Amino acid sequence: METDVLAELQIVEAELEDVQDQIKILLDRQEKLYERQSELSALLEECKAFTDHASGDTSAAAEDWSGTFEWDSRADDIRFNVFGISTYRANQREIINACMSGRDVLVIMAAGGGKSLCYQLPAILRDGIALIVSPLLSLIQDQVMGLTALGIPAQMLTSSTSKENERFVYKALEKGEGELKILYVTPEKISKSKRFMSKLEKCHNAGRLSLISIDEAHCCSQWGHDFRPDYKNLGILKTQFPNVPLLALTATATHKVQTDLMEMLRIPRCVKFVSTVNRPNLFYRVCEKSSVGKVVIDEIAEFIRVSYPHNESGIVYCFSRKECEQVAKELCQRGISANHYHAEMDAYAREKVHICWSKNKLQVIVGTVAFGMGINKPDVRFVIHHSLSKSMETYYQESGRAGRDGLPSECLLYFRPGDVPRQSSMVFYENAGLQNLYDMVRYCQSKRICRRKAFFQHFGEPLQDCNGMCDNCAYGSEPEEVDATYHASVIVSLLRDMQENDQRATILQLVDKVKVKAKETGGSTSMVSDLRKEDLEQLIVQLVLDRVLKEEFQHTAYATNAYVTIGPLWKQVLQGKKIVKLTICSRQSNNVVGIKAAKRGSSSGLEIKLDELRKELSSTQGGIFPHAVLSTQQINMLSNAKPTNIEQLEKLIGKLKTEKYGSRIIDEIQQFISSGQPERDLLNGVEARAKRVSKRLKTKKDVVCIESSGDELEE
Ligand SMILES: Nc1ncnc2c1ncn2[C@@H]1O[C@H](COP(=O)(O)OP(=O)(O)OP(=O)(O)O)[C@@H](O)[C@H]1O
Ligand SMILES: [Mg+2]
Repeated sequence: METDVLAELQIVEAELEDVQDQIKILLDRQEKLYERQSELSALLEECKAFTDHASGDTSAAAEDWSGTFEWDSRADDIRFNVFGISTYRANQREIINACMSGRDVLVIMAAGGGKSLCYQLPAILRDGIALIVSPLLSLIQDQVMGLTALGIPAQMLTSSTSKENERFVYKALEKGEGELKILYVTPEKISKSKRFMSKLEKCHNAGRLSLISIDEAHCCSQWGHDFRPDYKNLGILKTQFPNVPLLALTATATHKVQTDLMEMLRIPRCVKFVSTVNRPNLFYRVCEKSSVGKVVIDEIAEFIRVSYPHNESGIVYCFSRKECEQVAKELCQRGISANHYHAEMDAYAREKVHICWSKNKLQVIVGTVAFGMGINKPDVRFVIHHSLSKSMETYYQESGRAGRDGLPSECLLYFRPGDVPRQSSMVFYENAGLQNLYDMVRYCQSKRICRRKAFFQHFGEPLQDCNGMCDNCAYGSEPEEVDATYHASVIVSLLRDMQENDQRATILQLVDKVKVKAKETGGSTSMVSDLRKEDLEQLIVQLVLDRVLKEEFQHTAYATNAYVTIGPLWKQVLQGKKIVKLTICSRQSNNVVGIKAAKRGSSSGLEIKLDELRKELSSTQGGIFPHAVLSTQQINMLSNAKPTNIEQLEKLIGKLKTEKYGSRIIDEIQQFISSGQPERDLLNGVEARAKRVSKRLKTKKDVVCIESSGDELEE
């Protein structure tokens, strides 16, 4: 009798334990579903806001900002003859019109979309002085230098401003003396300098404050990715100067950040212009990062050498200061002109590297996240991530520094699952840090889903066509999928045993243990040895994303270590309730040049000549950057049109640049034509491209290159 009772009790207890486990799994699932529910609701709201805007429901479209305005012809004249810009980009004209009409405006426009023109042009058109708040000294210096080169009276008030210039600015503000149209300041000036604010008030009282612009406005919001405390106080500007139009501009702002900005800057009735986050000219690619020695450096060096042989600018982002120095050194040893940039260098050394790169005297900057917001170089052709970023937002920002001039550019990310714990041990204490990182990891691990789709989903925007501008859309081959359920169960049992013995393992240690177990148990577990080390790493990370495993962190005096342990869904794997599939891709695809980017082909002889000319002219024009003399787009245009007289040239690049550099440009083009190079150039171009393509087709049989070969030969 007693034994029967005992037996039943054991059964009941076992069943109860099972029920408890199931409840735990269900509660955990419920929590995740609640989280996802609120995420999706927020996303839906953002999508609605976006669609409303696109269908003309917001104030921006309800009032027609694209109609005709009295300043149209003056605006067109300045746009073309001063800025050398032949047509407006999306929303620019409308934003300018709203601002000229005296309205407050919120502008969300992708990096490189052309936000500066939206406040610089009205600043010139309106009477008086425009105040521009910008967060970084380097950004301000860059802009003032560029405007001065265009003959626009611009000044700045920062810690580096000389006493003489400061006096000039104060006189201009207070008494309207001297010529000043655009004044740049850092936010500290507004929050800390009473003297400045009182002069600004005098300027306003005399009716000379034409507009206020807050650039990089996301810095106002704690929800943005780069909050700056001094931006918090900028609300005072609208309070003090309620009738002066205020523009707030940023490249990225979720719905939450937008609402926050409108509140903080006190512009509740502003006209809002939200442009797409899509950067159609960027080709996104994730490359498998080898764990072997310096293979990744060899690959990066080879990529730069083959794809960008004419010193085209690029950035390589690294995880740490040490890695950044190491990678720069290794690239130099492989013949690439590169230098490092990180926060621990002194300001002078950093500026020197930045300027050298901006003047095209250095091809590649190898930087940490510290190489950030101040980058204004329009012709960055590639951004390579040596390891993954901590979130999708950070990656969008960093990769977005490529192709600001709108020309095809490439964004490569070298991903190795073994890099995940380096990031997770840094971000786990941040609000939603791990969740953001895991979204980034999902992006990296995905071998099927369009890379752009991930950005649209993240920023709550309706999907748009990728046009084959990411690896997953372009190469389109079905990646191999293997059933890794057995491997997953080996990993889970290993970890459970370790947990019972109070042991821990990092991802890399766990991979080794799985391999050892495979050897020890010989035939019965031989299946675990059929996955490469990299595949096992990938599997472990995938199990973390699927919550079969989880990361745990332990602090030491020097670092925080990340370990993997069993997660809420571990039993499902052991009980055979979860099928684990692993997508495997071959490392060979790493060397493929982005299809559309390859279409760009190499620079023509005339382009190279004009590039040299802009470098020479920039060095004799008070140190402005080459792209301020002629943009890469203008060089392409000139090389196609080959104008041979000043009138033709003026129609292409406007009055101001023609007056300044016209005769030298025409000389260069005429010399080029009379040297008989154009024909040679054409032949060489076609031949070289044909060779490149056939070489690629020969070496990479597994890669679809049909589209690129045809198009390249046609060019
Ligand atoms: N309508 C246009 N046509 C051609 N080029 C343009 C046009 N508008 C701006 N540009 C050029 O695009 C580049 C990027 O412009 P800008 O610096 O204003 O970008 P941004 O939107 O402020 O980007 P970021 O968020 O990175 O600061 C500049 O080289 C600028 O001259
Ligand atoms: Mg900008």
